[in-house]
Amino acid sequence: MARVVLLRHGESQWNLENRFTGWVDVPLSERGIQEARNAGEKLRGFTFDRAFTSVLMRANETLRLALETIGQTALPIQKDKALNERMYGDLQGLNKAETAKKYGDEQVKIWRRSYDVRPPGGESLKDTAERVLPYYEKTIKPHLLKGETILIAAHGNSLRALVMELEQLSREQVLELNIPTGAPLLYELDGGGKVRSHRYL
Ligand SMILES: O=C(O)[C@@H](CO)OP(=O)(O)O
Repeated sequence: MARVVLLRHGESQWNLENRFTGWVDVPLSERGIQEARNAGEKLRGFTFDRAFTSVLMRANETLRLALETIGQTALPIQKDKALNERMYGDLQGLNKAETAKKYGDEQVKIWRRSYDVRPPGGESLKDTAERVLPYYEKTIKPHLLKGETILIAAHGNSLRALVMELEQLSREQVLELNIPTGAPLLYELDGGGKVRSHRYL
């Protein structure tokens, strides 16, 4: 049975500061480094065939620290911007609480969690899915169809796009979907790549 583990990066410096991050390449916070190591502890017992990550350092470092924790540093790793966080446009760098005060909680929730509303100058979840899902289908899934065990270290919204597809969630369900930092999420797939079960490790 194929297995794929989705791992959102540990807390970044801008998660800590509560700022919209998107494509800005910020490092992990001290706590984020620890979360990445703890994620590694939860991956003990898995032997990964390969890993995929974005081109942003918070995901790359999380992957490196988790793999280092389980002594699996020699496996093939592919980095691709297709797995990057949703581009947050004009919101990048702004404080989330201040933005909510200015535009209202409801508007900010729509920008952050809706399926197809774009934040100003940025990508909607749908736009993000339009690059994440073809990458998953073409580059990642063929390995799963061979029964491999794969680790994907990416971001809150690039992973929401993938989870929406894997779990066949509706637009309404995805509005309430939040993926925590540093919490490995395991999917077990059948021979055709369909999800049979999933759980946080
Ligand atoms: O700022 C971001 O890039 C993301 C992830 O931290 O935030 P949000 O929770 O609003 O999707």
